[in-house]
Amino acid sequence: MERNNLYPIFLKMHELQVLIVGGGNVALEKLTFLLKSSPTANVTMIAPFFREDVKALAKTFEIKMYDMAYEESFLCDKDLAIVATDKLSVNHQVYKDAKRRNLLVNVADTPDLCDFYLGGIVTKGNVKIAISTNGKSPTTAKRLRQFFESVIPEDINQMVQNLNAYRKTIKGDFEEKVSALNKITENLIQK
Ligand SMILES: C[C@@]1(CC(=O)O)C2=NC(=C\c3[nH]c(c(CCC(=O)O)c3CC(=O)O)Cc3[nH]c(c(CC(=O)O)c3CCC(=O)O)/C=C3\N/C(=C\2)[C@@H](CCC(=O)O)[C@]3(C)CC(=O)O)/[C@H]1CCC(=O)O
Ligand SMILES: NC(=O)c1ccc[n+]([C@@H]2O[C@H](COP(=O)([O-])OP(=O)(O)OC[C@H]3O[C@@H](n4cnc5c(N)ncnc54)[C@H](O)[C@@H]3O)[C@@H](O)[C@H]2O)c1
Repeated sequence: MERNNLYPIFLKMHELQVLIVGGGNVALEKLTFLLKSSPTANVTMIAPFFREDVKALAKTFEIKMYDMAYEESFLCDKDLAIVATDKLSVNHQVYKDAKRRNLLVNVADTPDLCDFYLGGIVTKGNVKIAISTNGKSPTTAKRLRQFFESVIPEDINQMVQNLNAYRKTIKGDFEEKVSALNKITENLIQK
């Protein structure tokens, strides 16, 4: 059976700089999901034309916007690039420029030109689950995201906070702490 060998990492988007190239429907989808998960992300957008919905969202989240065609200099201080124009040649150019500068790049809906995929993401307080189908079925990622959003209780965060508080009260060395934390949570998993 094929398996997903991608390695998920949880990025501190407020400490990184992202460039989104394009300001249309696809850029809107990427920006929407990025901000849903990471509302304090540092995002710069560049496009000669921005759709109204993009402008509205960008204004709410204080996104920097440049009304102009892509220029390589915009990659200078960036860590990640998300590319979503309707011009294949521009998408390829940004991909090449970004790779040369060692940025991580995602060309929307183009798995061959992605160092990373944006996934389906569930957030409940401090808990976050990221879902990927290895680029094979974004629709499945979306449905799984909706499923987990509905079945994971909102108060899962209370458990995280309680365990965090309990952890601070446990005396003893590391092994004793691990053992105590495992003991009080063992009933969460049905055997
Ligand atoms: C998760 C999510 C986040 C996001 O948007 O960033 C996401 N796509 C979402 C929805 C969605 N996208 C598309 C549809 C229409 C149905 C369909 O076509 O399948 C739907 C469903 C819908 O809208 O209902 C179109 C589409 N997407 C890609 C291709 C190309 C291809 O697969 O080859 C095509 C065909 C384009 C064409 O026809 O040309 C590719 C990618 N889309 C990914 C992510 C990455 C893989 C993630 C994974 O590993 O599963 C990857 C590889 C690259 C990337 O990061 O962009 C978001 C759900 C968020 C949520 O709801 O929580
Ligand atoms: N809309 C969808 O859901 C969807 C689904 C699958 C595939 N696609 C494909 O994805 C591509 C983008 O679709 P869209 O709906 O977002 O298009 P769109 O027309 O809404 O947006 C295209 C964006 O690219 C920008 N752009 C063009 N040249 C640029 C340049 N030189 N530098 C920076 N930005 C530039 C435009 O200004 C605009 O903001 C299209 O090729 C489309 O066929 C779209």
